Amino acid sequence: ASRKTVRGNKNTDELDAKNFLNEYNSTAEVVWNAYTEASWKYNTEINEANKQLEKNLEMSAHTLKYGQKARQYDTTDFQDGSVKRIIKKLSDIERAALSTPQLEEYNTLLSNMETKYSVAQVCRDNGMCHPLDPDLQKIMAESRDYDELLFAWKGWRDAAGKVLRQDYKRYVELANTAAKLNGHSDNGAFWRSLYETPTFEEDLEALWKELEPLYQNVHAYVRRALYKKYGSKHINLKGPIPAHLLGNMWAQTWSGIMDLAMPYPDATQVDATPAMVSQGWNAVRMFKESDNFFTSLGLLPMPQEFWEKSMLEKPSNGRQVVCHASAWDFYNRKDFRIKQCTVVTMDDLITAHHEMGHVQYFLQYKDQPVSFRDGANPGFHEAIGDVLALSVSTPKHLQSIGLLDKVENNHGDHDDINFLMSMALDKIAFLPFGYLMDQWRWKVFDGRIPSTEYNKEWWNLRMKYQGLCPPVTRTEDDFDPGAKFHIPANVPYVRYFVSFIIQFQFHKALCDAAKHVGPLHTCDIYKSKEAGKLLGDVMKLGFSKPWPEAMAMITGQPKMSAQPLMEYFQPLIEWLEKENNKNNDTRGWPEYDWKPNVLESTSNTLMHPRTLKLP
Ligand SMILES: CC(=O)N[C@@H](CC(=O)O)C(=O)NC[C@H](CC1(C(=O)N[C@@H](Cc2ccc(O)cc2)C(=O)O)CCCC1)C(=O)O
Ligand SMILES: [Zn+2]
Repeated sequence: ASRKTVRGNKNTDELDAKNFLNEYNSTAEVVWNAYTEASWKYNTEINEANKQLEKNLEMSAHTLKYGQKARQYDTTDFQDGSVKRIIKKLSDIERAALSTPQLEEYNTLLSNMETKYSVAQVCRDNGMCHPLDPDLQKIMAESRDYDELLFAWKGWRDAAGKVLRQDYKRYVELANTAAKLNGHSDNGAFWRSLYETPTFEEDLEALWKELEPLYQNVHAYVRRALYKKYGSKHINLKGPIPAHLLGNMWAQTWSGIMDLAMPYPDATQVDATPAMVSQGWNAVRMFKESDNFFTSLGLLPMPQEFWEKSMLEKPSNGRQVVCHASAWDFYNRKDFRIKQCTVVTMDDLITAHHEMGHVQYFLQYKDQPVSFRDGANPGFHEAIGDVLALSVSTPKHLQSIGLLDKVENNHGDHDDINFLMSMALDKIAFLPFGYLMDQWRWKVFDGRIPSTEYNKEWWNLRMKYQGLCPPVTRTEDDFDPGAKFHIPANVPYVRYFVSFIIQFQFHKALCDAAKHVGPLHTCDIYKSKEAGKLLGDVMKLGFSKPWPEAMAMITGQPKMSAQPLMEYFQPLIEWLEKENNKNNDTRGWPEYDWKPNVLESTSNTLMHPRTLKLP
């Protein structure tokens, strides 16, 4: 055995550490692969007798064993930066720090919460029941009936949110216990530590303050459009918007109501869905289209195993699956899959690109040590697919693949404004939601939000950032945060806020590399090998370098910046200012205590005294 040099009681032998890391890496691949296979099996066939819990315990035992050994090293004088970085990462053993009974309870809670969410459904008086995917999502996007929307919105929160409150409360306690055992003040502090940025919260707040005026202009414009549709009984032009009218179950993206918000209805359409349906597109066709875009940039094609083992459609035999889309790395450098209950819509074509972005990252960093098979930060992993989708979404690109009619550009800037509005209804509308989700959780984890105020504080944040109000009275019998997948699924969310900022920085840099000329929002990097190389080189790094270095490799500077996003939307920013001024519309929601008038609604389900909670 090599001579052990010790300082204090720690091991400072770098060669010893390298051998230790080789052993860790090869054993980790086996254990993580086993867990991922068990998790995949559960997600694609929900049943009680799943091996997920058993394999997670084995994985945690491995993390504990090697984490404790990693903590024995003093890497101060080590020469190899990667060895130092991996030893540091291994030393945080997350849930493996819990005692076995605590760990079993924690994993059981997580599994139960995800199962309850995934099997929840809403039933009508006539006995017909609706799952979230695709039924309730379809109602929320397509129905223009105030009461039908309310049925789906309230029903989902009763079926999926309410039932999770007690599980969630106990999960918070155990998550905090594990975080504290790893030296963090609470679980939120652990989540933020993954960004390795001391000023992370200040940086996020500065980005939000810079973008808030743009959001308020979009909010005012959409409120006006909803006022036209639903009238003054349901919309107050100086108040918050009822949360069930925005075309999405969580009002996180608003492209579902593009028909109500279209600035120039007679200019170019921007939705490719009709063409996809009439041309008989299916799920595989959608993913092949995405694969084609990635390879056009010189990036890697999906391996054959991906096409054989992915689940790209909801099983038709009624088998219960977790429909929420996801991308999977099996940690054996060959097996990568996507699970998506794909429907043939433009929205799902974009989601397919998002998930393929994750798999492209998996492929690019597959030869890194397992500890580095992660995004430069979680936001990077979320941004890759969306960057390519920014090009795919352009009318020019959609026309080039036959999904939008070729119309001579006879409407001039009206086409641009229609397109930018459709992009803003997703990208700008999302920002406050992407920001508030973990603001709520960080406060729950650090105790600023006690369980007795979970729902009140949730709606305070929904009002403060999104300018929304609940369409019916909410109480602490409800648990509305639980009705959003990432909360019961224990998936952090600020990564998406970061992604929606940096994806425009990446887009601008790649468009420059592709020698794009003209406004940023018209750029399509399709077939640009230079753009592909910029992105590919950063993805190959995985988590091996701090993310500011990766940011600088793409954009030439190390910081997050809202400037490229503002540049992209500049024509719409000017148009909205004029339009909202013309309508003399209030920005913001000063009449914040206004409530939509429920008594006016004609719906039988809500009018029945048993279910109507009078304020
Ligand atoms: C094994 C595993 O879990 N893997 C991770 C990936 C990884 O970490 O490697 C994973 O697949 N996570 C699932 C999650 C799915 C989606 C999502 O949840 N999106 C957010 C926010 C959003 C909204 C609009 C948008 O355009 C982009 C994002 C939401 O819908 O609220 C659903 C639709 C899109 C992405 C994802 O892919 O991020
Ligand atoms: Zn993602």
